[in-house]
Amino acid sequence: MPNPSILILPGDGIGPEVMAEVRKIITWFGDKRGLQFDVSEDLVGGAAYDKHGKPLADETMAKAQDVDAVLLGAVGGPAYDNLDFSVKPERGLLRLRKEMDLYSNLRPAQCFDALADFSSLKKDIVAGLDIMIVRELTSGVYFGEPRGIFEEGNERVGINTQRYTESEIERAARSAFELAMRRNKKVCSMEKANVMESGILWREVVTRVSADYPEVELSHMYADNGAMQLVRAPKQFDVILTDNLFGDILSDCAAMLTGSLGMLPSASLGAPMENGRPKALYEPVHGSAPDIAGQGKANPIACILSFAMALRYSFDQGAEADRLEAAVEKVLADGVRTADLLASEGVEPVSTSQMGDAVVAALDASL
Ligand SMILES: NC(=O)c1ccc[n+]([C@@H]2O[C@H](COP(=O)([O-])OP(=O)(O)OC[C@H]3O[C@@H](n4cnc5c(N)ncnc54)[C@H](O)[C@@H]3O)[C@@H](O)[C@H]2O)c1
Ligand SMILES: CC(C)[C@H](C(=O)O)[C@@H](O)C(=O)O
Ligand SMILES: [Mg+2]
Repeated sequence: MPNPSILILPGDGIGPEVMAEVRKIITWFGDKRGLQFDVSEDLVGGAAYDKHGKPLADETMAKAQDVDAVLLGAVGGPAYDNLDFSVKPERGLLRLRKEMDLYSNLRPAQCFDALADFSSLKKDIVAGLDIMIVRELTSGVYFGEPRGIFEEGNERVGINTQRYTESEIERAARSAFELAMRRNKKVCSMEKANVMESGILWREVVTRVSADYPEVELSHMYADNGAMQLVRAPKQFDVILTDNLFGDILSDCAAMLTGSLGMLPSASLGAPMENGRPKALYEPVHGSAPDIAGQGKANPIACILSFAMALRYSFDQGAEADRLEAAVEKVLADGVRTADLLASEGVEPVSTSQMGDAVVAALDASL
């Protein structure tokens, strides 16, 4: 059997910085746990634009289709903000998601005990928090047609279209219900059925799918109320199922419940490949963080925990994923903090690379 293959796309800004720490973790699992991966690396986003004039070369797209898992850092940055929309770094990432058909984006928000004091919310509201946002990732207003900026009379009009087919809603919903069956058996579906036809259809289809999961308690919420409830009482939720745009916003919101955007991992999953593994891309929820890029300040934990998700969902290594998550938990419990996790002045933060080293040391201690 060949080793499982991983394509690493570090991207821009802090992407390469946090990915360097994941490389250490991959090496550790090879050396100490005998988990060997065939790892290759390529360009995405602004880095790809600089070399190829587009944010994702066709050869890179083909490689991504061919590997067992893609690990991505982050894309984008001010140097690329004024580029034509068709070649913006973010389009490279959207192309990967669309062409790999990664319709189910899992964004878990877990509050580690050591950070419960640090969350933007009171400790009792977030302590023990463990929710899973399932964001539909290949459709909705991100991809609907028509889209563009057009002339209309004597002015221009910018158009994006929210569009969902029943089958697109159904497959995202099934993935949320399947996850809920392995968790606390609750799904809350969020849309705006009060003002959008796509929301009405969303609610209908999710309700229909729920009949196949009688053990799972389904509730519906308007997404604006959902945002409020997420901040008011997040522990009422187990799995939140939502569309592409609402999921983008709600997951950044959930990040702050856990302490920092630098903590939130994600897995984007598609249909099973011939070898039974799902098409998969793993990436932190955060972006390229231009304000701290190049300074060794970025928190690599979101990217490291994304690799833990890869161990669990792509490589069938649930126990090793648990080991990695426990190592992160230990490091935080020991008080190791990157700058984004520091509540008080006068405490010295560790660098990105020191945080990665601390996780490797905790992995060593787990043996
Ligand atoms: N998946 C992705 O690649 C992705 C996601 C979001 C944004 N972006 C892109 O990134 C660029 C910057 O966007 P933005 O500033 O709105 O969002 P961002 O997520 O890059 O940063 C928002 C804030 O969070 C902080 N932050 C983010 N990640 C951190 C980490 N790991 N450690 C410590 N602090 C962290 C940043 O310093 C910044 O203050 C844009 O071009 C945007 O399109 C890319
Ligand atoms: C960079 C951008 C395309 C992306 C999105 O909007 O989906 C990001 O914000 C995310 O959360 O992954
Ligand atoms: Mg986002």
